[in-house]
Amino acid sequence: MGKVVVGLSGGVDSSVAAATLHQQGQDVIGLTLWLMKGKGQCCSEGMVDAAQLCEELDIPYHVVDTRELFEEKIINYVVEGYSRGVTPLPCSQCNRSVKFGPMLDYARQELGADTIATGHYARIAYNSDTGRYELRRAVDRKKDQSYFLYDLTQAQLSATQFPLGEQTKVQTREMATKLGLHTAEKPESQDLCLIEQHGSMQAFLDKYLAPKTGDIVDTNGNVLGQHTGIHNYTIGQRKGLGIAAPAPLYVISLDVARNQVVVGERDSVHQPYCTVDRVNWVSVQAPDSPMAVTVQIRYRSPAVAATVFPLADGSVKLVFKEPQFSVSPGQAAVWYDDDDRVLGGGLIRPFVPEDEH
Ligand SMILES: Nc1ncnc2c1ncn2[C@@H]1O[C@H](COP(=O)(O)OP(=O)(O)OP(=O)(O)O)[C@@H](O)[C@H]1O
Repeated sequence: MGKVVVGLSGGVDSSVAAATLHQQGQDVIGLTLWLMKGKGQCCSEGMVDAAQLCEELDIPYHVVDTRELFEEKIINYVVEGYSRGVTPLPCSQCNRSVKFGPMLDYARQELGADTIATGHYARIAYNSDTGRYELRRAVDRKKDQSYFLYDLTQAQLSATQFPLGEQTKVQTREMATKLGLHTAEKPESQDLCLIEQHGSMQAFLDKYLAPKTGDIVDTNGNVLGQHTGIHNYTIGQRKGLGIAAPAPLYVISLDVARNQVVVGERDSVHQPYCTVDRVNWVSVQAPDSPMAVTVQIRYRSPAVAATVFPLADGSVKLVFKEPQFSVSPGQAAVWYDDDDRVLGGGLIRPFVPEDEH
């Protein structure tokens, strides 16, 4: 068997992924991408845990300094997105451009390995009829991370293993305990790594964006209050607006040009459709006719019925069977068939009048 490089965050999932492949007799090398300065998962604490794991398994361990790449591809992207009034989802981009791509390059060029593995909960299968690598949800639906992986290329999928895709998180912890791995009891990371690292998204953004107060208005332009900077708000947000009104008010849109947060009642936060760009078709080729799918527009929201209409420029229009609450520009929309196979995904485009296709 050839060499496999396992991406280690220092958490229990990647520990068990490495241990499983090692037990199977694969020639495993541990590798951590050093993404951010400071303590925490994937930073100094994560590296110490990952190094200790490699000692426990008696396998080689490498650290690759990718802080500059992370800053360029993720930090700048997130900050720029929030300053434009969108709520960027950095994880899919991070997986494609910061984790899987560079890890595979390093594995091949520096370590003589052809494949990589991670502790993601998802499954990859080769379809010999279509010649494509298909991405599927994990057996453990509660832990399924396929939503964050839709942007992986065929080349990346063809060289990746997800050893945890067929098992539950409970089984992973049991395995870690049975194998005596010191990471067995490590708590679950709950949030985006940027939030975990800085305490909150606001604390992270405060480092990069100056406060720029402005008006909170209703859809008729009446001023209802003041905001602290549009980057501190997200579509569908209800709490923290500081406005007393007879009915609860939600953020409907963020108007960068006027520096206004626009609010309205819950009904006005429902969208019948959205346009999605930077589309990556995963398990199938881009179709040329509409396709019935189920789609997830946030990591934790359930998949809902929709139709994907391919557009000439490669983007798609997604028409929901029922209007959806809180469709946030910048977040990923990921569509599936039979709620299992990832067909494709992309980023929800800000709502502008030209979207009226
Ligand atoms: N800094 C990193 N360097 C290398 N691989 C990483 C890094 N961070 C995450 N990964 C890989 O990506 C997988 C998913 O990462 P995620 O941040 O979602 O962690 P997780 O699901 O909490 O897993 P874990 O328990 O391993 O931390 C990890 O299991 C690991 O294989």
